[in-house]
Amino acid sequence: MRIVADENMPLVEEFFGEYGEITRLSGREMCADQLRDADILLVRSVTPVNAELLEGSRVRFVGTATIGFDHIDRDYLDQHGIGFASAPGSNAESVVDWVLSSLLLLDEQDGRVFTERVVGVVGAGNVGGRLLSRLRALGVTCLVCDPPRAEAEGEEGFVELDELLERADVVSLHTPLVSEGRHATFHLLNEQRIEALRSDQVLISAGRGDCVDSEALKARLQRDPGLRTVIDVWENEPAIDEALYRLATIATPHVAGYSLEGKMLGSEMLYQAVSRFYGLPARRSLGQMMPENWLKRIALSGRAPPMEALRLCARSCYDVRRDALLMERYRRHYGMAEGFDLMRKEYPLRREYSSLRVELKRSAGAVREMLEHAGFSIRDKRRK
Ligand SMILES: NC(=O)c1ccc[n+]([C@@H]2O[C@H](COP(=O)([O-])OP(=O)(O)OC[C@H]3O[C@@H](n4cnc5c(N)ncnc54)[C@H](O)[C@@H]3O)[C@@H](O)[C@H]2O)c1
Ligand SMILES: O=C(O)[C@H](O)[C@H](O)COP(=O)(O)O
Repeated sequence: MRIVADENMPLVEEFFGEYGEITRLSGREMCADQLRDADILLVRSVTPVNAELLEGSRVRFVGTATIGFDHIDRDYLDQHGIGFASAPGSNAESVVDWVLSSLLLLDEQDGRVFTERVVGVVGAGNVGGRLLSRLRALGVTCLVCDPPRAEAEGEEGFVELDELLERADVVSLHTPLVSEGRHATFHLLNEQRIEALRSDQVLISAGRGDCVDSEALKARLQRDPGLRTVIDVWENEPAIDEALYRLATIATPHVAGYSLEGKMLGSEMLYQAVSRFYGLPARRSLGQMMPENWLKRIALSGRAPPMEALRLCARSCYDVRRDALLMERYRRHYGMAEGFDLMRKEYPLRREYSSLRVELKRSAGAVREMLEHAGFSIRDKRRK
């Protein structure tokens, strides 16, 4: 079999090597001519997979190693009997780490503690749901807006979007991009909703760029820089609006989900899907390939103040500041569009909170609880 895969997907050779011959291509530049004799196509979010790309090819299976699949024309695949898989949940924990790191950075900027803010989560699926679990375990008051879930599960525990936007101190967007239908999310945050936000609120955007009307957001921030924004996903990536980029409080180039764990798991999920589709054995597993975090452990005394300990562990493992500073460096050297993509291609190693072992005595009640709830792996401190 001939397998064509995005050059930015890890472990393709390790997983798929025994299934066939692998060709690596730039995801943004992939075109129909390069797919003529391909059987399997493995992409990430930057490749629109549609009639234009697939017409005339013999591709029988398409996989995207991402959670979002708004770049895939599912109807076309169904109509042509082409198998499909995405990687649901693969990098969800990574996005949650990114949100927590952003909240901790905002705390530093304004001398508050995020656990005292009301956080509104819009879209409570794999990402939003895990964010809610960690925040609630940390004692944060949360509001949830997810109309499809509210319809299926009953209204209790859910609020309307406009109520959430009014009551939350922090609004965190985690919806998929859906262009049509009753629950469409294209410009879910439209001009009217953006105008209605209070200057003391924080808007976090980590779903898809098109869920927010960026022209309206830019106009609002130009008029009122008080409103703070944490933006990972943008309209028109990679050629994003530089003025909006400059107005954002924290800006990263669509890397919230870029932990090593998240990217590798995406590849493994596609490997398993291909194995099921073709009835081939899946002999490899991620466990064999996932390296240990080079920061093996942090040992803390039970006297560590819980919030200080959380800041220390979070910064040691992943600090969103690194990515915001790096993005600015890439922009200055290469310009926005090229810098945006190059940083994603060369993205430095990042591990999830769960990969960091924190050693604490069993009796270290409050600090132990806080770190565990934030997502770190807690181990009992050994006696000397
Ligand atoms: N920034 C990143 O790096 C990154 C990483 C992973 C995923 N994402 C994006 O985040 C999206 C969500 O990921 P997920 O894993 O939670 O997906 P998911 O499918 O598990 O959950 C999405 C949730 O959004 C809800 N939803 C749908 N329409 C809605 C609406 N109009 N209003 C409110 N809620 C609505 C759904 O009911 C569902 O519960 C993905 O589709 C992807 O586009 C971004
Ligand atoms: O949907 C997803 O999983 C994320 O947005 C993912 O991190 C996108 O990464 P990309 O495919 O653009 O490399």
